[in-house]
Order: sequence, then C-alpha cells, then structure tokens
Amino acid sequence: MNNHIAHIAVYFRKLHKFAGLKLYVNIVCMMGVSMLEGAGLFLFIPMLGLIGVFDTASADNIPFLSALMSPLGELPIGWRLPAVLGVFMLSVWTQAFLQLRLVNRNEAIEAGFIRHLQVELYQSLLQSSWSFFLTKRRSDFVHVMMQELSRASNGVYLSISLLSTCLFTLVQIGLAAWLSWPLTASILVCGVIMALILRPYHQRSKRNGERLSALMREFYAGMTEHFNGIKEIKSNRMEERHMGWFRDTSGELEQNAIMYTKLQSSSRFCYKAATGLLMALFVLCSVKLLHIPPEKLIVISLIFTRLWPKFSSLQSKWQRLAQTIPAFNSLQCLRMEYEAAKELDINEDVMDDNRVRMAHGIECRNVSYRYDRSRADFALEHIDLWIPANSMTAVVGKSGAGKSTLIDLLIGLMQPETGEVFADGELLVGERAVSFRRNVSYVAQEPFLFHASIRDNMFIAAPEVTEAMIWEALSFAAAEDFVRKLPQGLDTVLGDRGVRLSGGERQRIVLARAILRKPSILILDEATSALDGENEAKIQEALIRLKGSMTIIVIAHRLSTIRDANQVIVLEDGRLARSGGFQQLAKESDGVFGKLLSYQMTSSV
Ligand SMILES: Nc1ncnc2c1ncn2[C@@H]1O[C@H](COP(=O)(O)OP(=O)(O)OP(=O)(O)O)[C@@H](O)[C@H]1O
Repeated sequence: MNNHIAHIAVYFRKLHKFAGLKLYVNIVCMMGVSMLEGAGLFLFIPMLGLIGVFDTASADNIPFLSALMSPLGELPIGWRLPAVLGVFMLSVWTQAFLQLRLVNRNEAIEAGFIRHLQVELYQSLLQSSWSFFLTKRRSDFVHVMMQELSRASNGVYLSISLLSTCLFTLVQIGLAAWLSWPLTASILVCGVIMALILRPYHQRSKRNGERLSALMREFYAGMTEHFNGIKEIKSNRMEERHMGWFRDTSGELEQNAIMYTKLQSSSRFCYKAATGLLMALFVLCSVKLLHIPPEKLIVISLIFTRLWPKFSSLQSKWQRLAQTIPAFNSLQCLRMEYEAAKELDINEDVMDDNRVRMAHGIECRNVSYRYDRSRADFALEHIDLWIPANSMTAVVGKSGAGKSTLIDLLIGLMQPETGEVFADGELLVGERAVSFRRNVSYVAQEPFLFHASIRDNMFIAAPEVTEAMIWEALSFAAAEDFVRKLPQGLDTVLGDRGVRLSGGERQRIVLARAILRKPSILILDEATSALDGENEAKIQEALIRLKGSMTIIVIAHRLSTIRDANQVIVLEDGRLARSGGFQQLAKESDGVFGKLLSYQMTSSV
C-alpha cells in the first residue's frame, strides 16, 4: 500500500512540476463547482420555507440558514421567492460556466502532460546508446508510447478531480462538524469502515492494472513479431500456431477487462448496501438518541447527502487511479532505463552543428568487445588496425566473424570493452563519438526507407539539397533510370519500409541518399548484395570515382566487389587474420583471404 501511495505521489509531483499554478487554479475551480452545487441544494430550504412547506422562523438557530434568511426578511414578501430563485439561477449559471471552462482547461493540462511525457520518453530513447538499444525489444517501446500513455492520460483527469474532491470533502466535513460534531464524527467513522471494507477491491484493482500492463506488452510484442515475420508465417504454414497464440492472449485481455468491471460493480454494490444501512442508522440515532430538531436534521441530512457520495467518489477514483498507475510506472521505468544509458543531449547537439571532416584516419588499438559480459566469447578480440582517410577499406570474413561489430566500434556507436578507437588521433568516446557520426553515412545490410516519396526520403537525410543534386546522386547510385520510369518519378511514395521496390532498387536509393549527405566516411555494410552484376559494376565505378574524396569502408561477402580497395581487412572468429592490399592477399593462396577467394571462384564456376 505504501509503495502504491509512493507511486501516486511520484505521479502527482510530476503533474505539479508540469502544470504548476494552472493545476491548482483548476482544483480550486472544481471545488467552486462542487460548492455551488451544494449552495443550490441549500437554497431549497428557504424556497421550501417561502412556499410554506417549512417554518422559516425555526431556521434562526441554524448556522448559514439564519444568515441566508435574515437579508430575505428585509425584502417585501412578494419579492422573497423571486429573489431566492434569482440567486439559485445565478449559482446554477456560474456553476455551468465554470464547468465549461474547466473541461477545456483540464483537457489542456491532460493533453499537455501526456505530450510532455511522450517527448521526454522519445528524447531519452534517441539519446540512449546503441549498445543499450540492442538489449531492448522495440515493441516494448511502441506499447508504452501508445497504450500505456493513453491509460496514463486517463490518470491525469482522475488525479485532478481526486485532489479537488479531497479538498471539497474536507471543507464539507468542517461545515458538518460545525452543525453537529457527534453526527459528523459518526459519518467519518462509517467512512473509515467503508474504506476498510473496500480496501481488498482496491488492491485487486491495482493487481489487475499491473497484469493489464504486462498483457498488453506481450500482445504488442507478439503482434510486432507477427507482422515482421508474416511472410515466414504464410510461407511455412504456421498460421494455426499464431492464431492460437492470438486467441489465448486476447482471451486473457478479455478476462482482464471483465475482472475490472466486476471489481468496480462489486465495490459499488458493497458501497450501496452499506449506505442504505448507514442512512437508516443515521436517522435513527439523530431522532432517537441525539434528539436533533427536524429543521436541523434537514440541513445535516443535506450535508450528509452531499458528503457521503464524495466518499464513494473518492474511493472509486482512487480505485480507477490504482488501475492506471501501473501504466504510468512502466512509462517511468522505461524512461529511467533509457536515461541511464544516455550518450548525448539532443538539444545541446543541435547547437554544435559544425561538421569537422576527418583528415588523417581511424585507428583501433588492441580493441576487444563482448555483447554479453557474462559470457566468455568475444565478438572481437585484440584488434589493431589503421584506416587512412579518403581511402577505400574492405572488411571481409565469414558470417559471424565480427565485421558489423567492427564497424559499430569504428564509428563510436559502441565502446570497446578494452582497447581504444581514435579518429584523427582523438579518442572516440562521449560527445566526440556522437559528433563524429555527423560525418558518417551508413548504408545497412537491410536498406531502410521511410514510407514517403523518394524526394522526401532524400530530404530527410539532407534537407538543403536541390532537385538537380538528387538526380545526380541517383545517377551516381545507378538508380536514375528506374526512378524516371516510376509513375510519379521522385514523388512516387514508397510503401511501408520501401516494399514497392525490389531489394536491389531499395539498396540503390539508400546509397543515393547516403551519398547526398556528402559524408566524410561512407560505410556500405553488404550494401550491394542484392544487386545484379550490371548494377553492381555501376556502383563499383561510382565508388572508384568517390575514392580520394571520402573514406569508404565496405563490408562485402562477394569479394569481386572489393577489387579496387586500397586495403583489405580479413576477420576470422573475431580476430584480425590479415590485412593488406587486395592483390597482395590474393596471392597468399594458403591464407584466409586466399582461401575465401578461391572458394568463391570455384563456387561461381
Ligand atoms: N546484438 C547482439 N547480441 C549478441 N551477440 C551478437 C549481437 N550481434 C552480433 N552478435 C554476435 O557477435 C558476433 C559477430 O557478429 P557480427 O554481426 O559482427 O558478424 P558479421 O561478420 O557482421 O556477420 P554477418 O556477415 O553474418 O553479418 C557473432 O558471433 C554474433 O552472434
């Protein structure tokens, strides 16, 4: 329970920090609305008295009511009822007006707070290091961003109104105690008993909320995996297994929703049953034991009927808040994890926009790296190498040899476990590593395109380019011909992740985009693997033209594509097996590179 209150306190603190004074203005306005509602009811007493149902003379010894009745006594008799009705109308209108403003103001706080949480979370994600990213499931992030945030947003309204109800209830308790403290004390005792009766419901609500968070996380993760692997599912006839998983998970979600309603309705039932009993006891005690006069009883009853529902509303809001707090917690936990892995500050980085081009080269000194430090196997071990600026370096080796890991270390995306990486003689760590990547254009094994037009895909990488520059880059990447044939040319919208293009076409567009950034270092990670011989030859020619103007690092399985490299680095089981010129290594027929080459030549015959 204490833990739960601590979580709610964190939530309130965050809300307070975001909304500041606005939050309290809204709370006071909400109290005002409740007070006016109460005043409206209170005005019924003089109305009843003026109509003749109630003896106004006997109201003199009742606080408030006597204060209300005495100015009425100054008015001529015929004016009294219209005056009371006028005040009544005024209070209803003021209440309606305040409510209108409140809805808009609360929405502004709610939407603003959620956006604030969203921005905070997304920023912490972008600022975290790549090594940390490798340990997280993408779907967890999407789930928190969409589902949990929307639940947390529900909590914003609940917390504002919970606070205002608390304050309002305290004021009403004060008023009721003034009228009759023994009765008020007994109502409070009843309230405490009620809270104790409903406590188990509250705790189950919280557990239900936590289960919902876990279930939704699994659901999102599963759905993301399914959509990513839908081709495998369909090609391998795995539909039934996936349908089974879907049915089970959605079934659990259904049970969770039913349980939520059951908890709400059972606690409401308990509350109503207890209210009936307490009301009866209340009237009985007032008349038989405390001998309270009827006119005072009417006023106290009015206050009771105002106060008692507040207890109910407090407990129901508390219960609903309990259901939403786990969503807020998972959001906070994820953000704190990303914060702990922070490697850059986006806002500061925007200021530091000066791109210093690499002049000398990149050096690795005795670099070792493990993805999992609890395991003995290294992805890379004791790597010493030198990549001169404006040259072309090829990295080769069997699958799993450590080529991609080496690239990630060379561009400061990951930090070596031992050893150092230097760029132009400076250690590639912290801010230097982050700003160094401004000079890098990286073309991945799996080319990634945004679901936008070709033109927009180019602008995302290099916002300042002209149309002529785009065509030049496309021609450079041997993509001009097929782009010209597309129905809308540069404005053709590429499907989700570029699926409307073939693998080779996608690679060429991504390559054009990379060149357009005019990088100091161009990295091609198996970037030409999907190309046919003719287009690959075109790309090779383009790379030869680029040689000397930028540092090119190519990972290639097809060794024919790296014939023009100035240096070839051969990796084997995470170690540097050999490095040197292509021709020189090719001559060493018993070396790793020679073997790789002769294997490829025999298999292609
Ligand atoms: N995210 C990761 N988590 C754990 N281990 C990883 C991860 N990525 C790579 N590895 C391991 O590190 C080693 C080197 O992987 P790397 O991807 O660098 O090889 P590669 O030479 O680029 O392979 P390929 O040519 O198949 O892409 C492999 O044993 C691989 O299993």
